Formats: sequence, C-alpha cells, structure tokens
Amino acid sequence: MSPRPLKRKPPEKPVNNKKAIKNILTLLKDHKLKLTLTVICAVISTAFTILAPLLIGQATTMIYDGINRMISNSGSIDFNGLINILIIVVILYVISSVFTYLQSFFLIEVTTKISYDLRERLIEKILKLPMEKVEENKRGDILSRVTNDVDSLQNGITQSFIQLTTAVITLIGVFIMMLSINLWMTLATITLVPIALLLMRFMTRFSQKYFLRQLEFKGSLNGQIEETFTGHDIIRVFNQEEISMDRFESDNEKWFTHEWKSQFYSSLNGPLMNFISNFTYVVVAVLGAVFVLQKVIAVGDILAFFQYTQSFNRPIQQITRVMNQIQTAMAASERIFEFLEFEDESNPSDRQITEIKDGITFENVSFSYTPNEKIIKNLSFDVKKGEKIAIVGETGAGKTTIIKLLMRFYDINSGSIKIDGIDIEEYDKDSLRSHIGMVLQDSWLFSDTISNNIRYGNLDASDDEIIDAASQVYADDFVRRLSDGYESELNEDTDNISHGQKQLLTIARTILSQKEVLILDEATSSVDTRTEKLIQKAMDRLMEGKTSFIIAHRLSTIRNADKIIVIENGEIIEQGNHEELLALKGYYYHTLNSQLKENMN
Ligand SMILES: Nc1ncnc2c1ncn2[C@@H]1O[C@H](COP(=O)(O)OP(=O)(O)OP(=O)(O)O)[C@@H](O)[C@H]1O
Repeated sequence: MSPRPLKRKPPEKPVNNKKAIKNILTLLKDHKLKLTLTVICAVISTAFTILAPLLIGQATTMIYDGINRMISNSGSIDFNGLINILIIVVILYVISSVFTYLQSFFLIEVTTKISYDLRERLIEKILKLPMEKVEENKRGDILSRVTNDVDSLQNGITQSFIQLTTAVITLIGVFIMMLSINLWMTLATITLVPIALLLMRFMTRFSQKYFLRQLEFKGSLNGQIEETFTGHDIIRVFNQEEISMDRFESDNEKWFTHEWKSQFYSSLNGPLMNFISNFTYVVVAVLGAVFVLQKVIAVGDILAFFQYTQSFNRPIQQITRVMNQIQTAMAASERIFEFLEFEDESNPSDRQITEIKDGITFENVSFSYTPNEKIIKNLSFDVKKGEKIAIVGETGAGKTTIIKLLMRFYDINSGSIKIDGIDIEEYDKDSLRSHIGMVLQDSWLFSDTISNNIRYGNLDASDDEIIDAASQVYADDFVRRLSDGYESELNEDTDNISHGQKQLLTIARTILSQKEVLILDEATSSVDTRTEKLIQKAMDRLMEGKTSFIIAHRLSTIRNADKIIVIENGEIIEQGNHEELLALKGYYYHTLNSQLKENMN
C-alpha cells in the first residue's frame, strides 16, 4: 500500500464549557448514589472539623480565666472541664478523619469506574469507526485521548469533587461559626472575598487557553514519539535523525511554552491569595483587640476566630487551585467526547451472505478519496467462483483501493460491485467481510505465542489443526526449530523471526480461517529465494479451490492466474490470461520481460 500524507489536526477551538460540563454530568449521572454518599461524608467530616476551633477557643478562655483567678487568688484552672473539652475535640477529629476516608473511598470507586468505562468506549469506538476516520487521526493523538485525557478527566473529577464539596461546605460552616462569634469581624472578613474571586477569575481566564493548547501539543508529541520508535530503523537508514529531532524540538518547545505559561499564570494565584488572607488577618486582629478591650468577646473567641479566618481563606484558595484542574478536565472531556461523537461506520443492512455461489462482478465502478481526484475510473471485470484474478500495475495505480472497495472500507461513487448478482451495499458489512481472508504485505502478528497467532484465524481450532495449518504452509519446520516451538513468544515488534517467516505464519492463520474469498497482497520486500519459493508454494496451497485476488508485483508468480488485469491510473488498460496478455505485447509483456532480465542479471 502506498504511504499517505500525514494529516495534522487543525488548531483546536476553545473549550465549549457548557457542553463539557453537560458531558461530565452525563458521566456522573450513573453514580448518583455513591456521589450522594460522598457529599454526605464530606458534610459530616467538614462539620466536625469546623466545630473544633470553637471548642479549642473555649479551652483557651478557660485557661485564661483560670490564670486570672489564680492571680487574684480566687480559684484555679478548671482542669476537669478542660480535659472534657479536649476529649471531645479528639473525638471530633477522629470522626472527621473516618468520614474523610469514606468520602475518598466512594469517590475513587466512581471515578475509576468512569475511566474504565471511557477507555472501553474509546476502544470500541476505534473498532467501529469508518476507515477514513481511522486514517485521518494520528495514532499518537488517539492514544493520547485513551490514556492522558482519560487520566486528566479522572483526576479532575476526583480532585474537584473532593475539594469543591469540602470548600463549599467549609465556607458555609465557617461563615455561620464566625457570625456566632462576632458580626463586625465577620463582615470585615467577607468583604475581601469578592476581590479574591475577581482576581481568581482573571487568572483562570488567562491560564485556560494555555491548558488547552498544551494538551494538543501533548497529543502531537506522543504521535511523534511513537513514529520515532516504530520507524526507528528507517530514520537511521535515511540519516533523518536531525530532521526528526527538529520536528520534535519545535513541537516540544511549543508544549514547553504553553505548559510554562499555564503553570505560571495559575501559580500566581497562590501568592495573591496569601496576600489577601494576611491582610484579612491584620484587620481581624485590630478589630479583635478593640472588642476584647471593650469586653465584647472573650480571648478564646479571638483565637477561634483567627482559625476560622484561615479556614475561610483556605477554601477560596482551594477553589482557585481546583479551577485549573477543572479546566484541564473539561478540555480532556471535550477531546474524549469529540472522538466518541464520531459517527460509527454505517451498516444499514442485515442481509447475510451464506455462500458465494457464482462470483464477484465490478460494474463501471468509480471512486475518489477526495472530491477532486478520481482514483478508480469506470472499472469493470468479473471473477467466477474459484477463479484466481491477479491485479497488476505501477505503484499508486489503485490496486489496494480496489480491494478496499470490495471490503466496503469505502463506498464507491458510482457503478456497482456485486456478489452473485446482488450489490454488496445490500449485504451486512460484517457478513461480507467474514467471507474474505487477507494476507497483506505487512504481516500483522501480535505479541503472543506462535500458536495463538495462528489460532487468531479460528479461535476454536485445536492444537492439531494449528500444526496442520503450519505444516501446509511449510512453517512447521522453522517453528519446531525455535526453542519453545509453537509456544515461542513473539515480541512486541515481532522482530525475533524473519519477514518471510512472518508471512508464512499469516498464511497459516488464513488457511485456518477457511475463507471463501482470499486477498493476497504479495510482499515486495525481498526475502531469500528459498523462503520466497516456500511463500509462493504456501500461497498456492492457500488458494486451492478459493476465489482469489492477488495483488502481484513479480509477474512471474501469476502465470497460472485465470485472469490478469493491468491497472493504470485507476483504469484497466489490459486484461486476459497470461498468454493473451503476452500476445498483446503491451504493459504486461514488457514488464514481465524486464523483470525476467533483471532476475537473470
Ligand atoms: N486514504 C487515502 N486518502 C487519499 N488518497 C489515498 C488514500 N489511500 C490511497 N490514496 C491514493 O490513491 C492512489 C492509489 O493508491 P493505492 O494504495 O490503491 O495504490 P496501489 O496500486 O495499491 O499502490 P502500491 O502498489 O504502492 O500499494 C494513490 O495515489 C494514493 O496516494
């Protein structure tokens, strides 16, 4: 298959907050019970923490009064009362800790389940996407959505839920407690809140756009890292290290700049909030001193009030901090849902193909990937059941495209492709594909044992059937020579067996799958002559009695094909069997001759 230009994603639009929140809410909807429990636990644990300073304040007043009594010789500190208060404080803190733990416990259950479901939905979506969508999205970008974005969303929900609920409850509770101590001091504290909120909004708006761009570059960089890794040997062979590095550096730098800016603006929040908080502290201290002198409030109350002022500022700081996480989570949710909202591949018919009786016909088929460029032009040919048809032509002529059309990876623009006289558009796509087996140039094997790789063709196959399939394609010999035989593990890039051996294994897999129609994309990469002969024999064995499409590069291998079609720029320029095409003295004749001469040389 010919390489395709990589498409870069267009610059991302700013987050649609309303939609992102709606999407996050739909995720939370299924977990109402646990979320309610989380909130209840948060209320209890926070309420108990809020009560403690008041009691500690009372204890302080008790000590203060006791010392005064001792000075005036009229009594001493009420130690019993003091111990009672302290015991209650300890109990409050213990209960509060238990409920804080429960709050996290319920929430983690919810968020990990949400991530689990999202990952599953994303993978399911990848498998259901139409071909063009898969091809137009970079692998690294999709990978980044499944891993990074799901993680960011999970962290965002966990952190924001815990911190927001605690912060709001604390704010309300502390406000009530402060009011119960003194109205004026409370008013002085809360007048500074709107200023803090305004600053917070300003900073968040600034950092938000950088957060989003940062995620985008992360996706792009992931794609490049993956390409550098998978194409490592190619990059080295072509001495393209520098270009690769330049490309990487440019995106890495953009990531760096955006990450730096987003972190910078969000980190300004902390010092600003601290300043406001310290300012409040001073105002309250002055007012408190005046009120104590006027004997309006007790000394312990001042101490309690100071603690409340701090507890009042902390949630505001927490909210600013959490705002950034919410922004990241919303950006992540947007990228996740944008992907999930792609239309699935349509499959309107459920008509099944039980058996192919007559054959396959292409009638005046035209097709283009992009509106302006016709790749297949008015193509007509037919293949009878059990026949072998070879498709030949220069690279980029459209051979692979013909196969993609037969598989219905793309829909044709005009004409029709028929199986037994019925348009393939009238069949269920899965049923159509289930009758077709493929052996491609890039033999796709996964990291598992050799026997499981062959078994992929038919999951119910017994060990004997696997060995039989391998023997039929002459793979049994080399497999047995491996130290663990059929149980040998192929590594991630399957580079522990040769290219030719991989081909033999994929042929064995296809033999096992017993498909009626076969598509063989002949490997162009050179394997040694002995393996090449083995592969050829294996392919012949595979094709026995099947309807086969062979995309051939070496014309010597298709002499005995029932029909050969020569494609040029998406059109058939010659068709017939080997002898007929030789007699034409056209493309086939000349190409075959030049290939034979090359071989002799
Ligand atoms: N997904 C795609 N989007 C746009 N153009 C494409 C796409 N796939 C292939 N093409 C273009 O269609 C033309 C035919 O490609 P095709 O892969 O069918 O050629 P081919 O004959 O199989 O080539 P090769 O022998 O190199 O595999 C090429 O010009 C190719 O660039």
